[in-house]
Amino acid sequence: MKIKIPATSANLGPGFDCLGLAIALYNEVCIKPSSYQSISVKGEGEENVKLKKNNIFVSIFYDIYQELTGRKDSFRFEFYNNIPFSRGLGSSSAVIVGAIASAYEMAGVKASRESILNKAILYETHPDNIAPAVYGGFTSSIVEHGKVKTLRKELSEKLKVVMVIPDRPMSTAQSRTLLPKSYLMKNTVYNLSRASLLTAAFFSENWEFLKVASRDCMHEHRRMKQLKELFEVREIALKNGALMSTLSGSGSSFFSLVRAEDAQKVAIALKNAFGMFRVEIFELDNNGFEIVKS
Ligand SMILES: Nc1ncnc2c1ncn2[C@@H]1O[C@H](COP(=O)(O)OP(=O)(O)OP(=O)(O)O)[C@@H](O)[C@H]1O
Ligand SMILES: N[C@@H](CCO)C(=O)O
Repeated sequence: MKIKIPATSANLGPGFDCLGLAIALYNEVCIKPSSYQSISVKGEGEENVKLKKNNIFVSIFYDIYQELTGRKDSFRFEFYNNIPFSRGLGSSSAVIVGAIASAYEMAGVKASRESILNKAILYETHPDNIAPAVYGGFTSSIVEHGKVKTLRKELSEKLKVVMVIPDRPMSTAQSRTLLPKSYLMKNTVYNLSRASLLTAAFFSENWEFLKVASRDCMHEHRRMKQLKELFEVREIALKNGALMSTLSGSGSSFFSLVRAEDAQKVAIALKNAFGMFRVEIFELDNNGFEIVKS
C-alpha cells in the first residue's frame, strides 16, 4: 500500500493547540509484506541512521497492527519524506496519522477518519496538527474526555501559502517548556476572542478579518525571540499583501496565507530579504491523508 500525509500549520496565531490547516506538502510511505522487516528513508532524515533503528512510524504502526490482528507480521517500509523535521510543519503528526491509518489498512480493518483521529490524540496531546492531517482543510478542534471534536472548512483554491523555512529546528516539546504556566485574564481574552473571530473568518471566507484575528499574545513572542529574523518575516509578508502571517506551529517556519495572485510577490520579497532561508509557495490541502494504493 501507499499512503500520503499532508504537512500542517497549527495555532495560526491565537488558536494555540486548537486551530490548524493542511498544506500540499506530503510525506509518502510505501508498505509491503516481506519475509523480514526493513526500512528505507529518502528525503528528510535520509542520513539519520537512527530512523532505521527506532522509527516512530514503525513503532506506532505495530502498536495498532498488533492490537488489530494479534500478529507482528514483517513489512518493508519505504519512507519518502518531504516534510522537514522540527520546523513547525507537523512532521510528527504526519507520522502519527500515517502510521495509524496504514496499520488499519494493512490489517484489513475499516476505520473512520474520526476513529483514526481519536487514536492519534493518544500519541499527540494537542489536536491542531493531527486534525488537519486527518481531514485536510482548516480545522477547529477541542479534546473532551479524551475524544477530539472537530469542525472542518474546505479552503478555497484562490488561497496559497508562502512558507519561510529556516534551517534551524525548533523542537515542539522543548519550545512548550518556554511558555508560562498561567496567563492574565486580559491576555486570555485577547487570544480566545481572536481565535473565535479567526475561525468565523475562515468559515465565512471573510479573509479581510484574518490579519487582525490572527494576532497572538500567549506564545509567539517567546518562541520568535529564539530566531529574531521572524519578526521581520511577518512585517515583510504583511507589507506585501499577506492576509495573515504567523509562526507555524511551534516554529521555526513562518506561515503566510496569501491570495493566489499575491504569492509570487510575497515570496520574492521574502527571498530577497532572507537569502539564508528556504521560501516556498504551497497549495492548500483539502483531503488530509490519502491511501493512494491499497
Ligand atoms: N518522517 C519521519 N519519520 C520518523 N520520525 C519523524 C518523521 N518526522 C518527524 N519525526 C520525528 O518527529 C520529530 C519532530 O517532531 P516535532 O514535534 O519536534 O516537530 P514537528 O512535528 O516537525 O513540528 P510541529 O510539531 O511544531 O509542527 C523529529 O525529531 C523525529 O523524531
Ligand atoms: N499547538 C502546538 C503546535 C505544534 O505544532 C504548539 O504550539 O506547541
